[in-house]
Amino acid sequence: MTHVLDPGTLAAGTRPGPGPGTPFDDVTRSDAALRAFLHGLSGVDQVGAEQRAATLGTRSIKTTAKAWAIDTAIAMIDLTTLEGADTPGKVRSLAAKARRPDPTDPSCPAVAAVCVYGDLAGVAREALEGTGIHVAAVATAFPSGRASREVKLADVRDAVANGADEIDMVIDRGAFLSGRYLEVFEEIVAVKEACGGAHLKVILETGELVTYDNARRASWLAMLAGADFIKTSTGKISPAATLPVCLVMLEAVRDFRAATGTQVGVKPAGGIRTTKDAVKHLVLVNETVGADWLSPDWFRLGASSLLNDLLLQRQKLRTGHYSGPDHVSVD
Ligand SMILES: O=C[C@H](O)COP(=O)(O)O
Repeated sequence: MTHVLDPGTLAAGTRPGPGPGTPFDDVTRSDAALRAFLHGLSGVDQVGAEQRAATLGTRSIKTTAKAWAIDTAIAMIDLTTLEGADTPGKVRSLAAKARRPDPTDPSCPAVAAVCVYGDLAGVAREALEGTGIHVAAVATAFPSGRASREVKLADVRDAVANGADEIDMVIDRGAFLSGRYLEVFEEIVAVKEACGGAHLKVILETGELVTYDNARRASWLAMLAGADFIKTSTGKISPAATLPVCLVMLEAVRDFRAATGTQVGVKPAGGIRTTKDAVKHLVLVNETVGADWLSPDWFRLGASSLLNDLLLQRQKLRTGHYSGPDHVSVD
């Protein structure tokens, strides 16, 4: 088993949260204070962010670094299926692929997690028992987030009871865009509590937040409320994960750690399909927040079809030629 993620490091309570007595205790006491804080964050230089992301995206890396990057990217994948037509059989076969992405090569790392709807978390849990691979479940009326608080919390509890050890929740974008920040904050706090020992990823759905300033504000809001990870997108809305938005979120986790001492992970998700996309994200992480985030504990790639391209490129590096599409299983 070459899985690089130590499940122990994700145990509940191992990361201190902002909590009472921190510099940000006061800003979440009232809607007005929270609004003043979020709107007081420095604005994102849109042109600068896009240029920097584009420049980093064209960096070439050496062959040895490429081999490392491919294995690192594989180990960071949340291997995802989020279709209405998902079945226990499909989840079992995804779990088999998660455990041994390349059955011909035992040195190939396993992925970080399998990500499914909550009703299939039990199937994934059973198929992954003893592997160290996490079970992530989307919840809170994914992908729209349109349901009562009660229904959303029941969704979370159900997924955790089914065996999810990571919950990917969506924020209420309607409330956020209407400026009802405290409502969004309180919902995340309630979901975090419903998670119990499960880790919480908060999906901002940046494609619906429209501006980079909003992406920065939503990142801070989620972190203040106790997010273990902030995640770009559901994968159901375009644009999903883009390099500039990932840059903005990486800057937010960097600044949050500097201010509070708490490290939060980042998960771009949606539309990441090629090895090139994955490597660009790793370069971005390295250049923005550094090696502290270059691990599956702190950076994930949410993707349904990226793994096959990584496996094809990995095979090419090892053997000097592509093995053809039948080397990898059809998703
Ligand atoms: O969270 C992960 C996304 O739903 C996957 O999106 P994708 O199918 O574009 O890779």
